[in-house]
Amino acid sequence: MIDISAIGRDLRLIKERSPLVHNITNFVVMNNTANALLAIGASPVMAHAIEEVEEMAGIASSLVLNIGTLEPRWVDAMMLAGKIALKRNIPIVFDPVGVGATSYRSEVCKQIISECKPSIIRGNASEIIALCNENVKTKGVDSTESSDSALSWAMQLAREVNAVVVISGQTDYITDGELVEMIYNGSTMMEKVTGMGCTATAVLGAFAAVNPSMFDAAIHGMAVMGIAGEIAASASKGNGSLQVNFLDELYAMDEEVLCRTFRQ
Ligand SMILES: Nc1ncnc2c1ncn2[C@@H]1O[C@H](COP(=O)(O)OP(=O)(O)O)[C@@H](O)[C@H]1O
Ligand SMILES: Cc1ncsc1CCOP(=O)(O)O
Ligand SMILES: [Mg+2]
Repeated sequence: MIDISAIGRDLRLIKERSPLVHNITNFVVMNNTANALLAIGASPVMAHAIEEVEEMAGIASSLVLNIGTLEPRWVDAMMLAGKIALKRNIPIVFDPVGVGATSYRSEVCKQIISECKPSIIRGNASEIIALCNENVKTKGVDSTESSDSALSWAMQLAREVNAVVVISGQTDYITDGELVEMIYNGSTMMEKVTGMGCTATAVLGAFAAVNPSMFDAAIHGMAVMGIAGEIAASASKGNGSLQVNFLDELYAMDEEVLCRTFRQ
């Protein structure tokens, strides 16, 4: 049973503390994810230069690593930032965008997971399955599988790498390898806005910065994503307005909205 008041408490903590979330993320989503973090009260910074990532990770409250538009210097920067985050014991949230589409993505994911030891890994079903199966090829950044079909892989991955694993999709699954929680809120229209998954990963960065339980942080972040997306979609004609309405719903999110909309 998910505790709505605990989600509300995390939201209040994010607003009170405004944690600095250091993102090394892709060109496609930088603006969306920074705005989503601002909307819930966190303080985003996008910084990927090798020359500054260690210093930035040294003052951040959490680190988000996203390989969406990866290239070697960025990967080096992720490794440097990741090592500082590990040393400081701040959470690392990892988004394996498009893993399985190319061997380069798959190799980099292996390296990030083994050396940076992310606390939370969030991907769509195809990405989570590809992380567990080197021979599985994915189409690109969009999932071709249902989130249900990835659950057993996610549980295995969570146990193997000692991380909370989140599969997003029609139902979101959050697992630490033993426990599983589901979020049913959301809208199919969310699939049509690029960067919604990356936004979920960034939002998890904010929740992980204020909640010491990575499992609870991941549940709370995905609940807020689903609820904001569901309300926004009901007032949107298509993906253009959804993108804007979604930010407004994140901004307006509080315990009263959560109670009214959350589906157990
Ligand atoms: N069919 C769907 N129904 C409801 N919510 C969805 C659906 N597909 C995606 N979402 C929501 O959209 C967000 C992004 O998930 P997803 O599309 O799986 O990520 P990605 O963009 O990485 O493929 C998540 O919050 C997820 O819950
Ligand atoms: C389209 C695209 N290409 C490289 S990264 C990216 C954004 C993917 O974002 P998301 O997985 O959140 O839809
Ligand atoms: Mg994605």
